[in-house]
Amino acid sequence: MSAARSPRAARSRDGIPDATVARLPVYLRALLAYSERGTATVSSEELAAAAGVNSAKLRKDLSYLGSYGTRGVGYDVAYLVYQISRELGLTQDWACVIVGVGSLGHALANYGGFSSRGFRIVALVDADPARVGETLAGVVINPLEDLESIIASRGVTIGVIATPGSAAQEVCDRLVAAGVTSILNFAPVVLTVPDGVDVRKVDLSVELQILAFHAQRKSLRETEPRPRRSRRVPAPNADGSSNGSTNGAPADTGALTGAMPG
Ligand SMILES: NC(=O)c1ccc[n+]([C@@H]2O[C@H](COP(=O)([O-])OP(=O)(O)OC[C@H]3O[C@@H](n4cnc5c(N)ncnc54)[C@H](O)[C@@H]3O)[C@@H](O)[C@H]2O)c1
Repeated sequence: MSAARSPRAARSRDGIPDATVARLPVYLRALLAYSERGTATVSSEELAAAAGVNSAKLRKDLSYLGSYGTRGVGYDVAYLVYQISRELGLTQDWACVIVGVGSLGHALANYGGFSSRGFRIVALVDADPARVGETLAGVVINPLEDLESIIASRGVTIGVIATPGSAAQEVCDRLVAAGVTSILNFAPVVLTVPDGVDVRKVDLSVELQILAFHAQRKSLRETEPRPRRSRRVPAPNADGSSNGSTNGAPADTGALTGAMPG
């Protein structure tokens, strides 16, 4: 791997920075759109624009996969799809269980887009006897007591938690004890897991709050008075004297333009 990488950047287990790993699915989605349109090659600038990053970052990210494109031609779309899919582990099938099949669990179970990306919902589990036996997208909801045997018999590798927050840690502990080492958590709690278990948390309300922050900033920017040219030193009058005016604009209008959150 490249020696030029920052030692402080968080790394995945195979040495690719986590930030790069997080962008790979975005590149993949853009590439699949090119592929569907029948585009055979794409330049780094085009792909970067489609993915919403700058092209230098894209080239750097793809260099971690050993993909450098061809000068003057760009990247081979099909091959890059394969490379990214392989890096993300999408060239194999991942068996997933959804625990908690209420409103959210139903939506996830009925969503057809996971299987085309290599994620097969092989089991659904719920604690409510009234839900047990219902079939969603060809998969029957099983009782919670069957969780461990289902994980073993169906080769489950990813657990999706869509229970209320109060039940999530206990469900997580059972998933981990049964051998699941990758967990996607929708419940609004922070889960405690042993080393070697990966947890990704999805929280739409956090995303909405970030949008609210930016929306508020935009509206404040629109309503605040336009900054006047405060920093320009007034030209001296013809007689060499100064008129002393700086238009009275504040020197620093940065109070509302500080750094964005991570
Ligand atoms: N992350 C997000 O963006 C997001 C969005 C919506 C909801 N949520 C969260 O997802 C979770 C589910 O939301 P919902 O609207 O589907 O709730 P819901 O009440 O409709 O469904 C919860 C389901 O979990 C089952 N359940 C309860 N305890 C269980 C246990 N110990 N084991 C197995 N199943 C159990 C219930 O029987 C029910 O079917 C909640 O924690 C909610 O806060 C997260």
